[in-house]
Amino acid sequence: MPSRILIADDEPLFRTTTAKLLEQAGYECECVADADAAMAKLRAESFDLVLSDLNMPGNFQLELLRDQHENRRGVPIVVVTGVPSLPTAIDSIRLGIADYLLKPVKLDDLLVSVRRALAGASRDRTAAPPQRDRTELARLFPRLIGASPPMLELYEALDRIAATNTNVLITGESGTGKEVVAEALHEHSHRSGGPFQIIDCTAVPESLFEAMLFGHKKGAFTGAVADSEGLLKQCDGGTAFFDELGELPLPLQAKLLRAVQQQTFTPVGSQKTVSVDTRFVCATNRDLAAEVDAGRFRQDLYYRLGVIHVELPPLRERGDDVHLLADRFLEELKPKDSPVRGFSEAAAAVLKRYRWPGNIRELRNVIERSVVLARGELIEPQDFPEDVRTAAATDPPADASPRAAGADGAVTKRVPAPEGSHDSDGGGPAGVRLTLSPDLPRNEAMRLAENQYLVHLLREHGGNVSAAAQRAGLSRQGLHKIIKQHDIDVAQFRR
Ligand SMILES: Nc1ncnc2c1ncn2[C@@H]1O[C@H](COP(=O)(O)OP(=O)(O)OP(=O)(O)O)[C@@H](O)[C@H]1O
Repeated sequence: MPSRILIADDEPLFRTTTAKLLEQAGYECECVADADAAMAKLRAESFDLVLSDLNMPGNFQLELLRDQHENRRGVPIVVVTGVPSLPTAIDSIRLGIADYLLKPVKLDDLLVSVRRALAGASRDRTAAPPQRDRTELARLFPRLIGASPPMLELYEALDRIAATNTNVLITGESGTGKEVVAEALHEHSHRSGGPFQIIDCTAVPESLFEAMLFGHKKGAFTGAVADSEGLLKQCDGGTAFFDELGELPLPLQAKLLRAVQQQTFTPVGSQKTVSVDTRFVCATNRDLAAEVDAGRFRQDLYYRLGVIHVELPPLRERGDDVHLLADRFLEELKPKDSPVRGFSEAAAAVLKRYRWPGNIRELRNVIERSVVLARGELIEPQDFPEDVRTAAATDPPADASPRAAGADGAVTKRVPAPEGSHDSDGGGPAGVRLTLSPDLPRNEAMRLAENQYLVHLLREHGGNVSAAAQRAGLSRQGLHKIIKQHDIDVAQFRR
């Protein structure tokens, strides 16, 4: 029996040509033009796979994907989109998306993706593997330390992404481990036998970037004394990791776009096109969506490189991971003859309480220094830098962070505006004033305060999340996450 594929897309030409190609490959296809028709078909008939557009009538809030996830587990969805407004990798796992493809889709890519999704689904049906436990998940990525809920979700996402060829954008605050995660992804993928090439977009002067990336012919410019194949060719069969992608100047973005789209490029001074087979993994601390809005980053390149978006959690949202990491760094950094064997209880409490603005890199530096200063077998608080001790004593504890409340994916309910709260100046976020009863549990009071803050922030910016995020000093994705935790409907603030 041929596998049955439901194609849901509002572009008639895409529907007919894709159905024809898949039928030639031996599949049976049905086509519909919107999400409602797709849901009706899925209720009435049986399908093995759904190939779905993202932006089509009835699916602007991913309704088809949510319905599919809630009611018909087991039928994989491959998303094909021309204008991505993609969920993050972790959201997509929650929604059961097997793969993303960007239009125009190459036939080979489509067939590989469809076959893989069908094979994965039939494996799931026949073997019904038990849910992986924490240890099993953590064991998949031995170089990544962490067992907190956001990290376990990350491992699960990386495991699935590694099986695809899709480009990946990794974001997160400085020092959260973007480079380490990119390398772990490479090592876990079928490309692990090939090279992992780091290309730091800030390290190469603009004038040399093209030649460094694409190579050059001898004599192409002053100083080109021999042919060079360039960094991209050196990633053939492997992964190209572009670090600090947000810093890449616009003219270079245009050149990179062609290489990403076509996997071909022309070395400087050459007439010949060179092909390369590489996966592009990029990292940035910047909010690239906001950079696109500001005209500093090309939208087409953003879509191509950010097909899957992985956002790394800051250390302060990773619970006890701080202790796992501290123990590992201590082992790694202490001299062989050092008597130090651990942290005192007071020191462990400081590590947990401090909010780590520089994330894992800062933690590593602090441990490195404290090993040198420690006088006994245990590291004590006085071995930490003074600013760490002071901040840990005065900041709210990291675990009470409002952002941490939903970090394990727990569903949070809408928090109503607190009774008796008032906003005396009626102004923006800076003027939010609340009266919260001290009878409230502290966590609840903090959530209510945050809820009010978000309402004022979004009202002031007319529901524009990018502008609101900028004002709040957060990334757009970060603010979206918090808004989602509070179940706030942004549309109500749009003017
Ligand atoms: N999960 C992890 N397990 C162990 N070590 C980690 C982990 N994540 C990060 N590190 C360590 O933390 C430091 C910072 O990591 P990395 O350079 O990957 O961060 P980054 O997010 O790329 O930083 P930046 O944005 O500044 O480039 C490195 O020393 C790295 O080895």
